[in-house]
Amino acid sequence: MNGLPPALAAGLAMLPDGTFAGKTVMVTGGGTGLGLAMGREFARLGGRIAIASRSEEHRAKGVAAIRAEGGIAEGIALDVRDADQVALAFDTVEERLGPVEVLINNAAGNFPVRAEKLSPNGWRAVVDIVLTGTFLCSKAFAARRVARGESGAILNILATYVDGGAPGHAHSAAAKAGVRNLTESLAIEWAPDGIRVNALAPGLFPHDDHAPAMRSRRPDGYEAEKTRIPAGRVGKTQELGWAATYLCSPYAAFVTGHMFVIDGGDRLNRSIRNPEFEPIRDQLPD
Ligand SMILES: CCCCCCC/C=C/C(=O)SCCNC(=O)CCNC(=O)[C@H](O)C(C)(C)COP(=O)(O)OP(=O)(O)OC[C@H]1O[C@@H](n2cnc3c(N)ncnc32)[C@H](O)[C@@H]1OP(=O)(O)O
Ligand SMILES: NC(=O)C1=CN([C@@H]2O[C@H](COP(=O)(O)OP(=O)(O)OC[C@H]3O[C@@H](n4cnc5c(N)ncnc54)[C@H](OP(=O)(O)O)[C@@H]3O)[C@@H](O)[C@H]2O)C=CC1
Repeated sequence: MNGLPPALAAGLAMLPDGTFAGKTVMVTGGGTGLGLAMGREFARLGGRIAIASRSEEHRAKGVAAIRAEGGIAEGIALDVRDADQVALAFDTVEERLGPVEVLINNAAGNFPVRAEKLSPNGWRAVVDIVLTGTFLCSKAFAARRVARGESGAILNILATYVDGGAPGHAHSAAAKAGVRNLTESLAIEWAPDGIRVNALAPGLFPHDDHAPAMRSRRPDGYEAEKTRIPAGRVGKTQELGWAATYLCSPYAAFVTGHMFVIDGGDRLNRSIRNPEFEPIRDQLPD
């Protein structure tokens, strides 16, 4: 598992070409990092990608990356915390690319902070982006799919710390755990409408777009992770694209309410063999 199989490393598709041909896929926060990696894979399989986020710069970067690979992409201004903006974004995507058939709730906010120092507004910012934003986008999506009498797929991007928590990231962990639960409620509620709702929980996937606050504080970057993670490495962003496209494809037609973990076995490595406990106050600056 230290390297990719040669066929995959060469860029060969897991799903048949054209799996998403004619389908519109909205990726919130799709201009950077993991959202962009997923959008690129959907585009490679024929999907029309709507990159919905706040920053014009991020959207333009993502659209350019997908178009450079021959894909179809449009940037749509959106703050997922605002229900009016969400409604407008879905209408605009529909005008430009057609009705959204796949929704990837990927947008997130996070920063490391000791919980006793986290301001109410800092808590609200993260919980509103992650939990409320996911709900608002999912609701707008499902209302439109149900009104059309058509099926669809939602994929919520979590983090493996939905189980066990995350010291220094209490806001994000609580919000992501809420999204996991929401995934299950909505999966049951919308299954009769043909709308599948699944979740993808990544482990550690470093990338160049990460905000400085989210980067490793260790001088050797992610080198130490290679011995901590059972698979001996961190994730490659393309791997999330493969998982996301499968979960939203017709090949997963009977899969709903599921959390798919992609972490090289990291979450299973919590045992009496763990390193000595180090309080978060000793890991983060004052
Ligand atoms: C290699 C991987 C590393 C490990 C990964 C672990 C799993 C990763 C999970 C992720 O979610 S990664 C995604 C991270 N990406 C982002 O966070 C991008 C988007 N983030 C933002 O836009 C901001 O960071 C934001 C704060 C979340 C939201 O921005 P907004 O403009 O709405 O809010 P602000 O007005 O700037 O701030 C609101 C509030 O929050 C306080 N705050 C902001 N940053 C910090 C900080 N670093 N430390 C403490 N507090 C912070 C800010 O001061 C405001 O509070 P008040 O001052 O008004 O009380
Ligand atoms: N990288 C990793 O190791 C891990 C990541 N994850 C999850 O993966 C997903 C992607 O993270 P990653 O790519 O690493 O981080 P990034 O910071 O690169 O991506 C976050 C994206 O969210 C968008 N965003 C933030 N706030 C809003 C908002 N209010 N409305 C609309 N868009 C918003 C940002 O765009 P803009 O600024 O343009 O609004 C940005 O493109 C997140 O859900 C994250 O929690 C989970 C576990 C590990």
